[in-house]
Amino acid sequence: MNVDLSNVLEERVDGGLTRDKVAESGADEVDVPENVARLPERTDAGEIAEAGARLAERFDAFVNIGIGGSSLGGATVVDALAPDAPVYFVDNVDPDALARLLDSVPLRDTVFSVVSKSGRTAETVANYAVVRDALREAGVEPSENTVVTTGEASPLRDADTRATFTFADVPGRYSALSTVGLLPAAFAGVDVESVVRGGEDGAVERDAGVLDDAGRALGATNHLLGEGGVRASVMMPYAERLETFADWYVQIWAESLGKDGTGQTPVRAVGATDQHSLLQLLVDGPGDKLVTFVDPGGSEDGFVVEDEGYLNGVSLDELRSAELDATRASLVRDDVPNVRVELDGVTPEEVGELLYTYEIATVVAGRLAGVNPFDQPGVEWGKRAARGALGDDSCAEEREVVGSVKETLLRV
Ligand SMILES: O=P(O)(O)OC[C@H]1O[C@](O)(CO)[C@@H](O)[C@@H]1O
Repeated sequence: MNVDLSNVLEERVDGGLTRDKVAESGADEVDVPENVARLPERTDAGEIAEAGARLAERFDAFVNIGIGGSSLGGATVVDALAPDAPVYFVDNVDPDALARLLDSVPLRDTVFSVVSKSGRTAETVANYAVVRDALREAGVEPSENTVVTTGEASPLRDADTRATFTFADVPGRYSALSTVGLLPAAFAGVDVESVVRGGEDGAVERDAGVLDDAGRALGATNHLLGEGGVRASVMMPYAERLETFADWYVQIWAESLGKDGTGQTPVRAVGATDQHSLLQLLVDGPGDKLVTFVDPGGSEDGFVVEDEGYLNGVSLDELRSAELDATRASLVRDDVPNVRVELDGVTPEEVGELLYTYEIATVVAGRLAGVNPFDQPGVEWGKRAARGALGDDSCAEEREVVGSVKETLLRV
């Protein structure tokens, strides 16, 4: 994996950066806590691979029940490396969607993996309860078809399961390169040891300069451009296998950096599709965005177009590359800074390094902005308000506010 920062430089875009500014940004002094920095090293990928293989021997399908960081990392690795595997992610409260999924999987031969660091997240607890009932109705003892990954102090540790794994000691959104993100992929037969190795490849020596460390250089670049007026960060992979990575990026960027009135709005997009929706705004809108393209590199599928015109003899891969290059050029033309992350194919190592690099970039951007990239205090009130609205008197105060806002002042 390489990161091309050329199009954020002042040589390319008005208001761009200089190499010195990035190098002297202080990103090399940012202390990334060991639990995050060394997670790939500390993850026993062999053990996860075995656990996944054992489950795959017994079960025909795998359903991950978890939300946010307890889902997005796993979904990113599976969608990138085994998109056709019978692995599903229940990461919302949507009765219709859950009903359709439970109707579509062979319940008796499906393992349900409940993932929650706290063990108290309403959506996950509720979905798990519904699944337990569905298993019982199908004459299946739920504990036989359930595995749990949860924190040391979580009530889910007491759940009756066929296996309980410990949630890595990192915030959920930084847990992709641990059991949380890798068990679904291991079930799907992904080489999770290579994914973790990719993460290790992303870890550079502590005393490396900013421009020798992709994670730190990206963190510094985003922060400095933010100081220069960039208000939104668009993540636009040019491969559908990487679309879920863009969703993962939205959580880590928003939940880590959206604090104290600061933070860039992360926007997920996919190329070339969103050239036909978002691009107009990117080139002709307020000019307050940074765009990151993830170039998957060549693909094996040698589709070649037969056509009258200029497309004749062009492969789909060539068309995709030409479109990516053209879109980069059109952004430079309008002084929109953009980054290209170049993968050497969508491989386990490259996916591992991509995830790790953006974890480091997030920590560095947060520290340079003076915010804590590891907590998410802003989401707690809403959780209490929902509990209050559902009758929990310990959240009566919040319930009041919900009630006052529910009153309609203007309906059209
Ligand atoms: O793993 P848990 O504790 O169920 O939390 C799920 C998600 O909810 C959040 O706490 C936000 O509400 C995220 O940070 C986390 O990834």
